[in-house]
Amino acid sequence: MSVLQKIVIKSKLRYAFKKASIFTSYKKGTETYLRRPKIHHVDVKEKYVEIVFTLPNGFNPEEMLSKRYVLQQVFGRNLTLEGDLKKFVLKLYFKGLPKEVTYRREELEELCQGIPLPIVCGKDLNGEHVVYDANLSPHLLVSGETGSGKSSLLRVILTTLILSKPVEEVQFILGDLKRSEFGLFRNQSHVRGVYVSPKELLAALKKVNAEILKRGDLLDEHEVTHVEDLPMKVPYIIVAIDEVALLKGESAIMNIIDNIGAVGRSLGVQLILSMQRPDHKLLEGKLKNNLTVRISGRQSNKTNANIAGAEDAHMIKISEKGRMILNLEKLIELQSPWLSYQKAKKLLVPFKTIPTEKGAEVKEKKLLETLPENLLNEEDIIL
Ligand SMILES: Nc1ncnc2c1ncn2[C@@H]1O[C@H](COP(=O)(O)OP(=O)(O)OP(=O)(O)O)[C@@H](O)[C@H]1O
Repeated sequence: MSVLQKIVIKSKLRYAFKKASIFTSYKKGTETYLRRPKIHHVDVKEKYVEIVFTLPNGFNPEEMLSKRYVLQQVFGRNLTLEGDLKKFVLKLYFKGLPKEVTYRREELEELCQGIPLPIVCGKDLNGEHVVYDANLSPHLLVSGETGSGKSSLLRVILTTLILSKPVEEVQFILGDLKRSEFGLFRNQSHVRGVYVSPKELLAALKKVNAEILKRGDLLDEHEVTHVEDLPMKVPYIIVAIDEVALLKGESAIMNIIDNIGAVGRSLGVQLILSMQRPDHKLLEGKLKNNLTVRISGRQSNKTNANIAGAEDAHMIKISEKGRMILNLEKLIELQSPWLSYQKAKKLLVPFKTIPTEKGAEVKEKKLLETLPENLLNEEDIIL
C-alpha cells in the first residue's frame, strides 16, 4: 500500500470520527477546542489493513463501539473494531464472509481436539473457524428470525460434538417441541432422549436435576470445584432445547433450566437453547445473565437484536442464511458451516443404536451406566 493510500485511509477515518461525533471538547479563554482520537499507525497485513487509534481521555469507549456502524458507512461492511478503554484496533478486510462454508468433518474434528466441550460456530472474516470451549463460556442461546439458520447451526454443533467426543465424555438431553430438528438425533449413542412434549421433557430434566445434586455432593466429597478435577470421569450433559419459547408457561421446566444455568457449569451440565424471537420475559433475570454466549442470525429489528445480545444482527440480510453474530466477550460476524440434514444423517450412521424392545429407555439406562457407580442411586435410574 502506497503512502498516498495510507493518507487516504487516515483522512477517511478522521471524516468518520467527525460524522460519529467522536471527540471531547475543552475551553481556553473564550475559544472551544476539540480533541479527536489519535491515529497511531496504518499497517497492511495479508488479509486486512490494520489501523490503531486511541480515544481522547474522557470519551466513553462504549460509545465508540456503538458507533461502529458509522465506520461501516464510510469503509464498507467488512471490518472489525476492538478496544477497551482507550486503545482501539480497526481492521478493514479486503474480502467479506463467504456466502457458504462447506462442513468438512476432518477439519472440524481436528479443531475440536484438546477442547473439552467444543462449540463450532462458523468462519470469521479471517477465514478461520471459531470454535470455543463451552466449559469456559457456558450456556448458549441461539436466536434469529425464521429461516435465519438456527436449526442448521444446532445440527452442526451437535453433530460435531458426537463425531469428536466419545459417549463417556458428552451426552445429550434434547427437547424438540416443534418436532422438527432433533429427530435426526433419535437413537444416537450419545443421546439419552429426544423429548417432544413438556411432560416427557420435565421427567428427563428431573433426572438431570437429581444428577446435579449428586455431582455437587461428589465435588464436596473430593474437595474440588469442577467435575474435570474429579478422580473419575463424568460425562458432560448438554440440555439442548429447540424453540424454548414454547415452554413459557411451564414453570417446573423453566425452574430446572434456570437452575442448570445457575449451577451447571462446574457440574458439567450445559444449556443450549434456541429461540426464534428473543423473548424478553423468558430471558429475564438469572437465566439471561447465565446464558453467557449468544449467537444470532438475522433479527427483524434493532430491539430484537439487542435482546438477543447480538447488536447489529438486524443488519444481516434476509438472503444471508447462516450468517451469524456471535457474542463471546466481543461481537464476531460469522458464516456458519452448511451441513444438510441428509449429510448429517450419513455422518451419524456409525453412532446409531439399534432400538430395543423398550427403545430409548433401555438405551438411557445403558448411558447412565457410563457414570461412576457412586453417582447413581437406584431411584435415579428407575425408568
Ligand atoms: N449455514 C448455512 N449456509 C447456507 N445455507 C443455510 C445455512 N443455514 C441455513 N441455511 C438455509 O436456510 C434454510 C433455513 O435454515 P434453518 O431451518 O436452519 O432456519 P431456522 O432459523 O431454524 O428457521 P425456523 O425458525 O423457521 O425453524 C435452510 O433450509 C438452508 O437452505
